[in-house]
Amino acid sequence: MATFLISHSLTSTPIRRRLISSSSHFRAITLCLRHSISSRSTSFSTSRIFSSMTAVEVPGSTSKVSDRGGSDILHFVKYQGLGNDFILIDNRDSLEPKVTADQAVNLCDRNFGIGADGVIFAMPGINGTDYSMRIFNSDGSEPEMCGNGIRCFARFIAELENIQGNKSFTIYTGAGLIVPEIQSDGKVRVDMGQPVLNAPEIPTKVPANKDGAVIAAELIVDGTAWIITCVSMGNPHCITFGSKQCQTLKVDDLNLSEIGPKFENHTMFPARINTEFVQVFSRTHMKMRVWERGAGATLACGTGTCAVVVAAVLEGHSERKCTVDLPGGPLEIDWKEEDNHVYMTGPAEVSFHGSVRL
Ligand SMILES: N[C@H](CCC[C@H](N)C(=O)O)C(=O)O
Repeated sequence: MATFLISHSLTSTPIRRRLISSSSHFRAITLCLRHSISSRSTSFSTSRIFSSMTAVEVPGSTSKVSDRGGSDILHFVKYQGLGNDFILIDNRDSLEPKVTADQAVNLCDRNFGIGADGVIFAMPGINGTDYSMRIFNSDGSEPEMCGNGIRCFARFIAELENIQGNKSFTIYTGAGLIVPEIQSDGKVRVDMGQPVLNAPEIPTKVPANKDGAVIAAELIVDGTAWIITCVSMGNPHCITFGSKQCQTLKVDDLNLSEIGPKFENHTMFPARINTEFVQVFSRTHMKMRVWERGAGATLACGTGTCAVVVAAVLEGHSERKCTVDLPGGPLEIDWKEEDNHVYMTGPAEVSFHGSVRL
């Protein structure tokens, strides 16, 4: 039985945030679709999910959760994929997020809010897809895509639509079409699309050193000459296996909170960057720690793990099919030669259901 979280009253104190990817693309679609949505009598109820819960009075709480889903009460489901955790919102009735970026920052706060690495919105399909997904990082920035998040998204949709067993969905994201498939063991296999290597499209200002890409190039960060490869999975990643002085990283020795922000905010990454630090055990087994753009050190990063295998193959460290150990657990990655798509397989689980007063 899920724990029922009673409303917090979140103040929307102004919080600096940086939009990473212009959401004007979504906004433009919103404008053209808003008319068709308003002219349809769509009614999506989340009460199906929450009907099994009972509202509980918390001593001293000023608000009682309305079981009628009052307008200022936000229902959500907390999911996690290898400990990379998200607040999922049923937004299937609109392409406008029910929560602003600043509210997302408050909701993600682990002391004063629900606590999460991001907020994910399940929205109507675009260009014929089943659904679309938007996400705010815990700092309020909006990335193009989230690998662990899309696995959680798929399980969330299955819950909302009462779907059992194997099922795949077409999802429109800032990284293009992504296809997650729920498998019989409950894990989710995701076609993450093709990696992008062209330096300006990462984006990075590091000079391309191989066929327009940045592969095993040098980048000075905090006085150290790191050897890096840059890969986009729709969102930007910088992968390193070590430095000029030390080619074999021991990732557990890293002071991530010190070095992570220096990569994230490096001038060579105009949209900031997700950074993956990798230790190679064999040609099919690696270990990784990540400092995420807009979220900091997380227990796992799905897009980052896909980027790691691409970089490892390009630098000659690994095969195309690998297991990557993250602090939150392992992900299986397969960068298929035949279609150049990267496939990721891993878990996604419900933590709890809840409601919060915005
Ligand atoms: N912080 C990332 C988005 C979330 C990616 C990560 N959580 C994943 O599972 O892919 C970014 O700003 O690009």
